[in-house]
Amino acid sequence: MGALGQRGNYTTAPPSSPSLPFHTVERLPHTALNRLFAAVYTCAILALLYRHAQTLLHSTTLVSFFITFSLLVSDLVLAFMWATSQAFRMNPVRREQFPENLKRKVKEQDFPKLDVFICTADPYKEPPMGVVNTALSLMAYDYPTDKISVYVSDDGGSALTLFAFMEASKFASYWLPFCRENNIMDRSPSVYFASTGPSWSSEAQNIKEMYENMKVRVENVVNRGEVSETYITNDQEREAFNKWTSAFTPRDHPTVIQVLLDSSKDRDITGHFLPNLIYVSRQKIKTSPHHFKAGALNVLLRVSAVLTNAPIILTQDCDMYSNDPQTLLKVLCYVFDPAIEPNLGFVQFPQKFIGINKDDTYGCEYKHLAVINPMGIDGLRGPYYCGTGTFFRRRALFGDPSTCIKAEILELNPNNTVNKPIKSPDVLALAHHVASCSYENHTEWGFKIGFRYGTLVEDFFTGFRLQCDGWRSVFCNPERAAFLGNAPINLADVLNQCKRWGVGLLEVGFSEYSPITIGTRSIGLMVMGLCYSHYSFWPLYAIPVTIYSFLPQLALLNGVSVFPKISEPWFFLYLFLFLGAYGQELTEYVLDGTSFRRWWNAQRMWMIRKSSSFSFGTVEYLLKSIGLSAPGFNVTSKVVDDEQSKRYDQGIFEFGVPSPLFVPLTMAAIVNLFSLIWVSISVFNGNFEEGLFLQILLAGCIVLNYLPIYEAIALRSDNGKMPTKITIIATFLAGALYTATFHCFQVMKY
Ligand SMILES: O=c1ccn([C@@H]2O[C@H](COP(=O)(O)OP(=O)(O)O[C@H]3O[C@H](CO)[C@@H](O)[C@H](O)[C@H]3O)[C@@H](O)[C@H]2O)c(=O)[nH]1
Ligand SMILES: [Mn+2]
Repeated sequence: MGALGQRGNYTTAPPSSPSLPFHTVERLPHTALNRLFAAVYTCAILALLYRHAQTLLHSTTLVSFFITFSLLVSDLVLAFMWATSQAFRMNPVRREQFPENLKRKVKEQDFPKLDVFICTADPYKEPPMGVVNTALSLMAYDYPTDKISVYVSDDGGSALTLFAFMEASKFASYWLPFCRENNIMDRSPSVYFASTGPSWSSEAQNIKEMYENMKVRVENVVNRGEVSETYITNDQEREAFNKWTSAFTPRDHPTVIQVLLDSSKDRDITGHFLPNLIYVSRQKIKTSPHHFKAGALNVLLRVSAVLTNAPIILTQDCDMYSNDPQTLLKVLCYVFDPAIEPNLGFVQFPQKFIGINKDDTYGCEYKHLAVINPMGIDGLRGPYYCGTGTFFRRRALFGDPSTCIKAEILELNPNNTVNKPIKSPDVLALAHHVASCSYENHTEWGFKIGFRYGTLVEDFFTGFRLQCDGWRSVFCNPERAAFLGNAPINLADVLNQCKRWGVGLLEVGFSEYSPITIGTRSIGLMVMGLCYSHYSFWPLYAIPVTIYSFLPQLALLNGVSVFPKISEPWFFLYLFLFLGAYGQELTEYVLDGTSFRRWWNAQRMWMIRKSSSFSFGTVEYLLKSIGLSAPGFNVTSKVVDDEQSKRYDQGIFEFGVPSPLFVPLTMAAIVNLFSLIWVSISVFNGNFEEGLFLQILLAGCIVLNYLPIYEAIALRSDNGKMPTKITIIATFLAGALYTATFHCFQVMKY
């Protein structure tokens, strides 16, 4: 093993060229501090657990036993989550790439081909113009165009999306040379035309007009819901749209594959070849499972194998456009490094978002999930797969580095060379065949080959399985974001997305490939398995967060103390544990150059997600396990509503829809507020009990976090306020909870 095989505090080049490295890696400076802090904090956690055990043994009543037991369970979950999260902090690294050195050493004709996979699933939640912009930005990479093929998977089976791409294929012949000749950085036309000032050349002005016209046509078609005759310009197009018969529905339809651009024939206006552009909508039959995005990706994996079979694959969500045309060259810095190449499975870029407001109201930046923790795990065997912004070696999806699993037919194998034109009838016939519903029956697809099935987080699971197979990955986080995408801008969307992740992660955590068993064994590295365990059991945070949101406050309302008194030494232990965990996260945010407010919002959303999305996610997972429900992949909307977007920009929380996900939050808000009011009254009357201090502090913190909820219940009249229905249900449930616990607490007043 070469440079990346050893782990040390070094900055090094690939062994091939010590003076002109393709890439470097260095350990982050605060690693030693992390380790020291982890040691101290571990002692504190052990002390806490010891105290719980003591209290449990000496509890005199059933109710006090129950309280201690609940707190013990909560703290055990928190301790587990804390311990596993430390794995990310043991050896974080930062990498840098030098494409200029690569270009000096490797000839352009030796660059590998690239197949880009873009997934879309619903033309109304994912507007076709957005998908088109993503595709154009990737087609316009700084790379030999005849080496790029862009595949669009349309799980929405929509003629509207196909129409948008027919338009895009025409626009591309103007846009690509324009970007190349003017060295444009923003290669998503919508971003470029929105950002630059009025000083455009007449050429730019012309192209802008073309773009606007295309946009009008596509949006007209989408608004009407059909492609009218006037928009169809030739027989070929008509023939394509004829596939949308009256029996054609998104859940039940034949395969549609349209080669919109052929890199061996189609040229742009300057005479350069254009990249391949292929529209694929796989066959769907109502009775046959389609495995959501993983299923879509596997179809693309096969269709692309038949058509182009590039050794490098980029998987991309439809909203994640390219923000840097040099990205692929940065990937090649690893692909062409002999020291890392044999086991390199994928290169992951972080998910970054545009349109997040100043203080990131919904904590959608996911700093730990998207950047800090991937850097942490990169110092072990590489980051987890995030679903988008990922360059795979095709070979990695076919078994471990030493043995390549053979696919059923020769044409699908990663080492097969395609030597027929992509439009030849037998190639297209085979492509249709491998895109059919029944193709995967009795094969290894989704289990040993390709993207893995069995969970709603196919990305996390697939990356994990590849790493178990012995592949390593690399985290690439350049200064200028490689890709940018949309983040949801209303609370219901944020919580629903997170609920889906919750279900999916538990599906991994409790599967036969659970990272806690298989992972730690087959990855060989204990620490790596801990990282994966952390996220697989992430939704279990719902347990402690729910208990801490209700139990101490209900006890407070009954005058019962559950935490140590100020005068006890244990008091300081609690303070240390609390401030330590918060302080460490805050420090990580600050070191990363993030404002205090952003951190505050992130921690608030942490609490909200855990008590709402993860509780619902856990329940849905349980219902699914006993066969009572079948949670699906509910696609996150990428449509921006003007009124909502205005409130979002002002940082106002958006409730609006009566989502059940708001109920636990509203209940917690009510219980905490009442306990705080109740205790304030008694303190005002001169009855301060020091044993209740920590409970008051906790309730105070939660009330402070939930201020937007009170506001949404009582002070707002806009469409984003808390629906009255939710307030009534939550008040009723909170009242019932209080009454039930009141009777229990009466038994144990001491
Ligand atoms: O049946 C489906 C459902 C979804 N998608 C596509 O999957 C992508 C991600 O869907 P989105 O609704 O945006 O989900 P997010 O929760 O935002 O996605 C994150 O989480 C997913 C599940 O872990 C990953 O697949 C994504 O890459 C990751 O960005 C989109 O391009 C969809 O079009 C499909 O192709 N088919
Ligand atoms: Mn998304």
